[in-house]
Amino acid sequence: MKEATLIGEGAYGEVYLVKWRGTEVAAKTIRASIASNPMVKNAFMKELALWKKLRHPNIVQFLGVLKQSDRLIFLTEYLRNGSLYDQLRKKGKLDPLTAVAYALDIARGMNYLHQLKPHSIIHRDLTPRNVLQDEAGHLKVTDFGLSKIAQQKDSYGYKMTGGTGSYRYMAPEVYRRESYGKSVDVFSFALIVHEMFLGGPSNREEAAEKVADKTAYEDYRPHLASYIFPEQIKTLLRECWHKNPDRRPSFQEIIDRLEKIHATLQEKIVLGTCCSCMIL
Ligand SMILES: Nc1ncnc2c1ncn2[C@@H]1O[C@H](COP(=O)(O)OP(=O)(O)OP(=O)(O)O)[C@@H](O)[C@H]1O
Repeated sequence: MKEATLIGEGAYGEVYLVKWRGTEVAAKTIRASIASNPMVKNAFMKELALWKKLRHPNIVQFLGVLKQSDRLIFLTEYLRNGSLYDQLRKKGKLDPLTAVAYALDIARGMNYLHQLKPHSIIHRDLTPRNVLQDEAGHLKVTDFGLSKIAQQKDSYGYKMTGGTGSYRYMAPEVYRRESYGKSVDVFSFALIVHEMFLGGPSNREEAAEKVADKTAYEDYRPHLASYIFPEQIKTLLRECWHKNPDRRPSFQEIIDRLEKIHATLQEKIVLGTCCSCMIL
């Protein structure tokens, strides 16, 4: 840890780039104020034990825990290109083909989490900051600190315990503190895809909590301009952020539909007819 370079800071602590056994890895530190609470530390350790078992090309690889007196530090693979949040801030909106390819990466990672046996994992905090990019350009989902094992018998048998997640991406049922299931991640996913086509949140001037309030109580959703969003993407996003969680598609269904959209887009590019996203 001597040669640690600070690369970011989140709600739980700082993130450093370090060399571990000769390899560059990310070291996530959990603040002493959090890690010194035995109950919280225990909860973290349980989450990390869960993460340790996960292996998927679109999930950030967990590498291990370093225990140091009052601190809790864990290592994950290092993703040089940073987060989707950073990328959208730097580059602005993505072209439709890239946005759909990125959406597929996220959906595949999330589908893996949702289909895990014997218990699926609900991310609960899926945001552009928790999606990182590797050197090959693929996206990977990270940060399972807030995840819990879903009680699978009843997908709505899970009561939220606090204000988890980032407000802007929060499903209405989470904000209203109702029982919720896996489809809260599908809701967050739709807002991330919307941002990829737009280059950022449509309502960035408004406080995130206000947006969540309007979403939960006034059925507010971002505008889907036809000159930006292909028709099939508009339909998909409307289903994914549907107010009724039962009407939201699963990530498996999302993948199937995105693959078709991706193939159509590629075809149009080869034929030279892809001058705007209206072609779909
Ligand atoms: N494995 C990693 N490789 C490269 N950069 C990383 C890695 N993990 C995190 N980062 C960088 O560090 C920043 C902080 O990460 P962290 O997960 O602690 O917080 P966050 O996701 O931004 O916010 P929050 O804690 O509220 O979820 C990220 O935004 C990202 O830029």
